[in-house]
Amino acid sequence: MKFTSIVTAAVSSAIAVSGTPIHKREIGGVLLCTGVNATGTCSYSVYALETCHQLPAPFHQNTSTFAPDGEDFECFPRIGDCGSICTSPTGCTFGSVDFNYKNKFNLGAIKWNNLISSFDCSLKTTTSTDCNCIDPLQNTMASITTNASIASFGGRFLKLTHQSSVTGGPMNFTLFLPAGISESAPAPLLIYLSGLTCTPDNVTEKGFLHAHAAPLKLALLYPDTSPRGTSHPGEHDSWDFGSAASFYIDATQEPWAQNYKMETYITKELPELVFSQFKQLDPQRVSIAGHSMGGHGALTLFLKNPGKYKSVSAFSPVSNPSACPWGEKAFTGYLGADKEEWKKHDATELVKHWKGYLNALLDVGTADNFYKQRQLLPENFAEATKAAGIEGLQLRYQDGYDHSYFFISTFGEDHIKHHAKHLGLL
Ligand SMILES: N[C@@H](CCC(=O)N[C@@H](CSC=O)C(=O)NCC(=O)O)C(=O)O
Repeated sequence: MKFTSIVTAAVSSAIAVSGTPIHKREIGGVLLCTGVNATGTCSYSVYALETCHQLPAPFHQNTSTFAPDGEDFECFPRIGDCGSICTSPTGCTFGSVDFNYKNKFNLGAIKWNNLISSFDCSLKTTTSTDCNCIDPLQNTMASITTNASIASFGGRFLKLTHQSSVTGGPMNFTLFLPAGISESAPAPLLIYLSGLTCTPDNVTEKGFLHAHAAPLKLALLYPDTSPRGTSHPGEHDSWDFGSAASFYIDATQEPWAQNYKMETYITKELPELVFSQFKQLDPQRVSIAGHSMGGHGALTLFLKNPGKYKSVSAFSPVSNPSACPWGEKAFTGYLGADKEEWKKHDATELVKHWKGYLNALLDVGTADNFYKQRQLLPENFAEATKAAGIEGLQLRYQDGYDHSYFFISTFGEDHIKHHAKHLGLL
């Protein structure tokens, strides 16, 4: 683990408890006691995942009860302090302690009661069928599967899947957690919406946004581009409609209205799930960005939800979908033929009603074939912004750049810094 929190809550809330342990059943909830069977001085806290927690007195090297309080995560007690280097040939943890660990109320049975100096916890890597995560919208049970945990630029990518009650099926997303963040020093979050044909992997592997976010301690959330796992007629036949082409709206036309509810998913369900389970993220400081179709998503969700996001940015955004072939096809399919309905999901229309400063950075490559084919129309968005007398739009045309990740990775640092400024990091 790369970052540290001191278990201050444990000291301040330390209480003498004996007998039956308390059961709050929250992800990250751990009961610590100096005595066996939840006796002596005890403290129950919900700890941020993927963070090293330093044990203070009286628990430092004096913990007989170490009881994770839920089936869906596990913890690793460690001999060393947070930040120390493990030199023991046999390792510095005895392994995973979870809800079902047999010695959790008596670590003396394996002689670890006088050894634990710190610990960290993470979600288990398999789905639990009886997870205790509360679904933020339905108040029903939700589950998260950790498919991979990958170190990069000092932080960590978590590739995750959960069951969405909004889209009615499994949804993948990737979270980048920089090093050095904790519940007491939570990181702001940038949501990045990818373009047509993408999964969260394209930008993760080729965008390098996290290389610039890591030193600023900015967390990144990469959602998927559509629901998966259904087979509506024609859903997988074309690359600009159906799967990986949701356009981040709530469809009103059948069969798409059954599960293509990406606007609600991105603005409500996913962030609420993430903030409820990753306490080292700050729900008060969120911004949004995207590429191409995802640029349309970022611009429209920003404009529809004043105050929800601190800033917006986009690479080669589809800026006036009602007037381009991609948008016409998607809006006809998802929303029907009524063009008045389309205006509610079109950045060039929405910006006319914006009040205040825009905090927007857009980059478009002049060698972008989709720009040349008039799929993007950033000039229409800029014109509407200007006509409405709105300030704060920075639209840059980058000479010779195309639509690809060579372009995104070149100007990614500027976008990260744009958001970092509005999120209070710079
Ligand atoms: N040849 C591309 C065509 C589609 C494409 O360029 N997709 C872009 C997004 S376009 C607008 O939303 C993209 O990001 N593709 C993924 C990638 O890794 O380049 C293709 O089939 O990907």
